[in-house]
Amino acid sequence: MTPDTARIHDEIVRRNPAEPEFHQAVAEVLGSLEPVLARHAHLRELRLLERLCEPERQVMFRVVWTDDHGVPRLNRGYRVGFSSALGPYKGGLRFHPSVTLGTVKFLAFEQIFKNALTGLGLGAGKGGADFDPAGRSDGEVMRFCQAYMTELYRHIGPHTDIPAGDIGVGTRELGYLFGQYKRITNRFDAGTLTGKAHTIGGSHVRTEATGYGVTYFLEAMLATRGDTLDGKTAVLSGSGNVATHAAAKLHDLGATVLACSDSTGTLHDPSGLRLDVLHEIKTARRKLDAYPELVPHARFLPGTTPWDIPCDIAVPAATQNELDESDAIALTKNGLRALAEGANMPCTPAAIDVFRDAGIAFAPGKAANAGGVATSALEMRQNASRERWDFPTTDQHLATIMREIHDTCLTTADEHDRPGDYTAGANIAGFLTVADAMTTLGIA
Ligand SMILES: NC(=O)c1ccc[n+]([C@@H]2O[C@H](COP(=O)([O-])OP(=O)(O)OC[C@H]3O[C@@H](n4cnc5c(N)ncnc54)[C@H](O)[C@@H]3O)[C@@H](O)[C@H]2O)c1
Repeated sequence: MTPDTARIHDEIVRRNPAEPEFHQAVAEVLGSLEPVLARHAHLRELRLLERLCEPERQVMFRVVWTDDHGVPRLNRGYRVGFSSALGPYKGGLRFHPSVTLGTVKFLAFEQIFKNALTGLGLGAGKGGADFDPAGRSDGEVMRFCQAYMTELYRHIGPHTDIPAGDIGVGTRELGYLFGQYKRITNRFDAGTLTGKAHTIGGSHVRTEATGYGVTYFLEAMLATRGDTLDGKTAVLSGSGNVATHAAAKLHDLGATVLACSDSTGTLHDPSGLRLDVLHEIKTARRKLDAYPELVPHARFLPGTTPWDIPCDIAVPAATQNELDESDAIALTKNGLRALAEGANMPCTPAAIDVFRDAGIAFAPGKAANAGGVATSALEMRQNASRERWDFPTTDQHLATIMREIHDTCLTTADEHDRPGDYTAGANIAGFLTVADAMTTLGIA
């Protein structure tokens, strides 16, 4: 960072204490904007950076619901609208016990650049709650979602703020959330929430979109090096929405997926994960350690991560800061060629330095996992026009968008003397788009 951007960062740390993930996300962006600020001095005069790093709005609220024994339970809900310069706030909801205001702010901040890169007119937001859906009955999840929406509904709408899913929030939760929204507002405003089930206005491919999109991005990265996914080995972390759909598309494109994980350990199948078995286990809401009961040559390794398994391709798709410097060194030594972040900010800054120094193709989450929000925009488009696109048409749109994001990152990095640096390309391209809109909208 330059002394100027370091001063801005210090001030953000002072004004937002105890939010290390937010500080980390801001530092990464500020660190790559140096070539832009040198060229566009007027952006500093307009205090664009300071304005961009302050959320437009932050809502925190009490969520009270009753468990299956009639006992009242208490959680804290959040929704942060970070930037509406390009369109209504857009970003998912995370239900996980680790969620704090700082988590939501870092995710919403990342979303600014991601959403700008899609070129689909989306502002940025994120939300969630410290609710843990693990081990909760269907009825408990439904009552929690209804209680959460009973407050959230007044802050959202198809032209204001459009939530979607994230960790712990999938089609089931979005159905309960939308049901309550519809009940309270007396309106079937399908475009208020995306990632819905198909029967209530959801788009084909939205469920698969983030994982498929990461894989399309990897395909484009390898193509610039005259390579393909065919015959490659891959490891992923997580075994949720992003990980399982990335695994499926990697498999379709000829790669062998050797491992995935959850918060308790890693599942390693040296002959390639059986995706049908994985699907069966996940559908039954069982843990990954059930897999070796059905595929005896596979092993579940409690308390480990997948990063010491030799592979060509890695896709961290679980959570933030899950892959550190020592993991990056292990992957690099074992022959890694490319890594695309499926999760948001899964690699620590020191890990990213290792990949950069080793010349490994590295795609940041704000570019590589943008397929989810891009397909959400396609869902909004279908909801507004009351059209229904079929699966192949929607998938084709997604593949095109991911290739365009890839090319934008690469071209922008080149133009700013950072050839091959997808992180710099993503941050600079996203920033310039939002800065232009903020300038056009006037000072506010
Ligand atoms: N769902 C989307 O469309 C979308 C879009 C963009 C980015 N993301 C990001 O992708 C990541 C995964 O989201 P998802 O939608 O697949 O969630 P999910 O709830 O479907 O799955 C999360 C997975 O991560 C695992 N996990 C959680 N904490 C872990 C830990 N500490 N160590 C190891 N594994 C852990 C869980 O066991 C689960 O398998 C998140 O960072 C999310 O922000 C999701």
